[in-house]
Amino acid sequence: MQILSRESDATTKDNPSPGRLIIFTGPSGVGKGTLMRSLLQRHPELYYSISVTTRHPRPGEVDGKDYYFITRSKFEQLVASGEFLEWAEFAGNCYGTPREPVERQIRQGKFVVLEIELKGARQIRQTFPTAESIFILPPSFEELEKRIRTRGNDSEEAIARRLNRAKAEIDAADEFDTQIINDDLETALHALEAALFS
Ligand SMILES: Nc1ncnc2c1ncn2[C@@H]1O[C@H](COP(=O)(O)OP(=O)(O)OP(=O)(O)O)[C@@H](O)[C@H]1O
Ligand SMILES: Nc1nc2c(ncn2[C@@H]2O[C@H](COP(=O)(O)O)[C@@H](O)[C@H]2O)c(=O)[nH]1
Repeated sequence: MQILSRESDATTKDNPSPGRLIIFTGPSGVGKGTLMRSLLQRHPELYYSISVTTRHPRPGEVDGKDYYFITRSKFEQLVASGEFLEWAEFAGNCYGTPREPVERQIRQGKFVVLEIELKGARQIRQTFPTAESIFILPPSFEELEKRIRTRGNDSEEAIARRLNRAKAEIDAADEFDTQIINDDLETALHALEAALFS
């Protein structure tokens, strides 16, 4: 399947502009979701892929908007039936990108964004080498820990697991086409827009 390259043959008379696939990665707590919300407000034409997870909802999270929250056994069924474009286990929970809506949006010429962790990002880059990838870095590891703690939803155990993963994820930042440091939010947002639209 070659539906993701701007140079591909996906362009047809009915679909004059082939889609783009963007992978948006970075350690937990770096501010991916915060940046993504601002980006979507400014660019409503973007299609944000809603992931499936076995994690319990945080206060304020809405099923079908933030994630599709499901049980582990249901998740395993979806894996077995090939419903995910990629999936990974992260800090004790499973996360996956539903295949069908993403492929459909790209076929329709849309600009699709996946906000996913490193293992999933690597799977997507293998499957879709033309996907564009952006890695968000924290200004420092101390600031990353502060942000995870300030968010205030995770247990000490979950925080330790996420920080532990963060080290390996930050070490992989060079694998990505673009790296952006999320220090000042507005500056990072402009850098993100420049990477995507210029
Ligand atoms: N530039 C910034 N400066 C200060 N705080 C920030 C900045 N960006 C995000 N934050 C704060 O950091 C916390 C974590 O942000 P967010 O939940 O968006 O991270 P995330 O990368 O999406 O995390 P996860 O991958 O775990 O979902 C939030 O409390 C958010 O308000
Ligand atoms: N591989 C995938 N990773 C995903 C997906 N959806 C979200 N994520 C990433 O998981 C961690 C933890 O998220 P949290 O909401 O529990 O803090 C974070 O890095 C997300 O970007 C997915 O579909 N696949």
